[in-house]
Amino acid sequence: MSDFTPGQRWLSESETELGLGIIKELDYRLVTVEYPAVEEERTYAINNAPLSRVTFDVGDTIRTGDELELTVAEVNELNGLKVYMAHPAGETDNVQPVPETLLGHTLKLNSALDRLLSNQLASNRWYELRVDALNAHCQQQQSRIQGLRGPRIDHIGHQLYIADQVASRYAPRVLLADEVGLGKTIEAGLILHQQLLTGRASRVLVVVPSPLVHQWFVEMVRRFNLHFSIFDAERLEALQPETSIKDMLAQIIEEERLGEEQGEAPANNDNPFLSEQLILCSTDFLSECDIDQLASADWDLLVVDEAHHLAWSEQHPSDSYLRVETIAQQARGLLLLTATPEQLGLESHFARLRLLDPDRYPSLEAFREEQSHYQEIAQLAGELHDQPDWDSALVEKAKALLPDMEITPDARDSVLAELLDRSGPGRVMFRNTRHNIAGFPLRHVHGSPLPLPDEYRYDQDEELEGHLHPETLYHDDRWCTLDPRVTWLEQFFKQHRHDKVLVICASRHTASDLHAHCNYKLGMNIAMFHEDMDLIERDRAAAFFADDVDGAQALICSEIGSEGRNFQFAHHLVLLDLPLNPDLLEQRIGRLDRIGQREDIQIHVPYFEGHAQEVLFRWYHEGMNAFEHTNPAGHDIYLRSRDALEPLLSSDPEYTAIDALVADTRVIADELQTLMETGRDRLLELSSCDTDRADALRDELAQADAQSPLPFMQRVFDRYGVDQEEHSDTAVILKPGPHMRDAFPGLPDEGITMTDDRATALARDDMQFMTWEHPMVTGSLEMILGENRGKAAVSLLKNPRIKPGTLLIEAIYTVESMAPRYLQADRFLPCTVIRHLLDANGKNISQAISHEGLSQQCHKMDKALSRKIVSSQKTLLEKLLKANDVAARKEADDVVAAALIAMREEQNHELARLKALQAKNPAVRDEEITALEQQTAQLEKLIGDAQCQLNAVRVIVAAGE
Ligand SMILES: Nc1ncnc2c1ncn2[C@@H]1O[C@H](COP(=O)(O)OP(=O)(O)OP(=O)(O)O)[C@@H](O)[C@H]1O
Repeated sequence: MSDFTPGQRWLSESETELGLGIIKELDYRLVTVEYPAVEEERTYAINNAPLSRVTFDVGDTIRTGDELELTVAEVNELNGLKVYMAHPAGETDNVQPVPETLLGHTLKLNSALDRLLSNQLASNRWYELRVDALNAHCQQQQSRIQGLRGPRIDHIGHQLYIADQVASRYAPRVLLADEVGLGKTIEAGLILHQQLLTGRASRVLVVVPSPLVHQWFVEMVRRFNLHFSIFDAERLEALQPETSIKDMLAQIIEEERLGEEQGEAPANNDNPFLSEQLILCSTDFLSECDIDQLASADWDLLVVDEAHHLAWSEQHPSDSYLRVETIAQQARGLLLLTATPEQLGLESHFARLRLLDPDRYPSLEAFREEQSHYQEIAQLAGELHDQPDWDSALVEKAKALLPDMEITPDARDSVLAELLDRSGPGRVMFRNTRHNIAGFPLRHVHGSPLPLPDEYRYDQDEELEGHLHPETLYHDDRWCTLDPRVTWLEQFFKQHRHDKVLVICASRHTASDLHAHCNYKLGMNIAMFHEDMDLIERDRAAAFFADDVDGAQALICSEIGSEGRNFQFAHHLVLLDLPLNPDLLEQRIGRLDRIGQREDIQIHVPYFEGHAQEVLFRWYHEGMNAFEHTNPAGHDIYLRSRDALEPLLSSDPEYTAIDALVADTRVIADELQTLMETGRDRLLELSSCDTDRADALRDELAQADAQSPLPFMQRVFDRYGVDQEEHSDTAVILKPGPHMRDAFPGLPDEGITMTDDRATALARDDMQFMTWEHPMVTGSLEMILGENRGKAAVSLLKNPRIKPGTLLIEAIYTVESMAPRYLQADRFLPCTVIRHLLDANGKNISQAISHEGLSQQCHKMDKALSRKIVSSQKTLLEKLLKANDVAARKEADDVVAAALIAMREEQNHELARLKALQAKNPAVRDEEITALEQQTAQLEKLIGDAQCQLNAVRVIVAAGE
């Protein structure tokens, strides 16, 4: 197809919602089309652009950019562009030229009627496939659980709740802070999946620590069908255009010219980060790349995993924090993931919250102050949540904090949500703990006291590091032969020959010496994992450990192995030393204590008697019970007992002093535990999961699972020539068939095995999980709806009770708004189907006969006869359908009115929140409020202008038996 000319009007066959496009640019290979209605552009390969030329004939009605409706009287052509001579209806003298470039950008797509009246008829089956596809498409858009059904995951309540709360938000900005191993990656994946599927986001940047890049990549493909491109220095280098000196000079001259003309530098169209929509990179890459270039790549969502590394203080914000901040300020949405938000202290925690919602968190001082009131707020929120009726004292208390709200138990959910948002950690942070989620395995700790070798008796002045990890003072691996922990480990491996064992120690030297010792001196089969290994080596080591046939019995890793990785197939954990930071201890245990762990977890700690290691062991175990239970107050306990703890770590500790430390720590732990239960944690618990809502979501999803797309897809496969072969009761093998003309979405040449059963999909990674959200299914829907086939048909009705010759018309309309994607108007007005079934008098009898019931009785009609019927009834059909347009539009108006109400409610709610925050916090700028008001006005206009179009039409003629 090479007959494009700039200025011509074309329509995207697969994305008709973009409106009427205008050819903007052409080269020998590509054509760029601008869609002014939605402020978007698309570039297609010329030879297979999915575009249809839009032209009008004499007698057609056209609409100009300034909303004039004119009737075409004559069509001329000038340099490949149409010029319509047209006049207002009834004013034939008032003819004016309308070049096609001046046509309006939204197009009334009445082509179903055109196709019917011009006898471009499809078979009954194509029509039914189209209508079913349309219904499925609209049901998807209207579903409350859209985006949650497709992922290959178990339905776990707290994850679904968070995804449901966050995913439907406009440009979500949240901290996912569930305790270690409760599924933050899965929650982030669910949110991304939902945002991408609904078109709320299309450009996503994910930043994770280097060791987790591969795991994230695999998890996103396997569970969510999201294919990220991994960016590293090498890839970036390969993307840089090769520039000759001549080109560079030409570029400099051009830049100077433009700079002089416009007083500013030209836009950078060569940003390599714009080459992909979904990019995954490591934090190492982030620290060395051109951060301004990365930040300017128009991200809809930025995701940062293990965000506790982003250290910040007023005087010394870390480089990694500043780099993330640069991107986060330009990206529309932001997801920060950390299990230990306060690992680097309250200041850094505050700084991350401020990145998420600067209005809500204006200053560290205010944040500290707010924290000190959490207990009162928690008590109030608890009463509002727990008490069925609210007495006047309770209402008064709530009113004082929410003066602009009506406080009644009927509005319990919104009152609580507002309270948590404005005065608690609110909707910015979600944190679920094992405390509020059932079904986690027990954890048992086994301490093994060992004698301290004389070689490790260092003098008092040695650095703390030397006391905690005495082996690190050796420059080689000689320590392995004298350290009783090594002998202990050797015995342990022998006793647990058939178990997988994860060994964690602080230093990479300890890990690699120990690995060499076990493998080469003792002849064992052990894998190793530390930060000096490259990514591929690390992934290989993790896979070698995971392999339960020929794999390693144990994996020895340095601290880096304790972050993010999934080792829940093992249930023995050996801690060769203990970290000083309770959050790190929890991270270590979290490798095994994760969703999917089926056994009780056995934690083994060999330590030296009468040594810093014993102090730490007892402090953790007896002081705060941190091995057997997650201790959410760990960091605060550390801060409060640090002064008593640290002196004992650097000298030969007295047992009486250790006993006193343990007893004091226990008092602090109990006190903090109570405070948390009644304070912040209670608030977080209330905002992080509502079990009723979570249960309802699980039920809805279970019902959705029962509505398999397979029967529909089997008809699609038949129509498009895809071969199907039964694999088993729950799976099918699909291959391109010999008669397939074009590529089928998501079907590789070698074929694919798909199951529509969730349990099978979870157990069988080699199969694809077919749901209504799978790319093959959504691609098929797009393909069917993008085609003209099936828009108009004639069929024979076989029903003895209906008089032969009776004529019916089934008219399927859709109501949709054409709005730029960033406004996300479909949150309020999803695509909606209106079905009318007309008799020959134009009476709508759709309530009496459903589409499905009718379809069962409708049969193929011979093509020649179909054409004859249309030709002979053309006037009647046109009259009935045009008259019915009014009735359909009236129904559409009701749909639009409901959408407007929902939109106003949501936007006003957001406005009220912003204004209430502004009253407390002058950092909320007036411009933000104005921007929101403008957005509301835009939505009001675009939803109000939603179009009701005839999308498919079937003429039905009764034939008796
Ligand atoms: N809904 C689910 N269905 C199936 N597997 C799940 C589900 N949720 C979590 N998992 C599995 O549980 C493990 C922990 O999940 P995930 O990695 O998302 O946790 P996390 O909170 O990010 O952990 P960490 O704090 O260590 O980073 C992973 O192996 C994940 O695949």
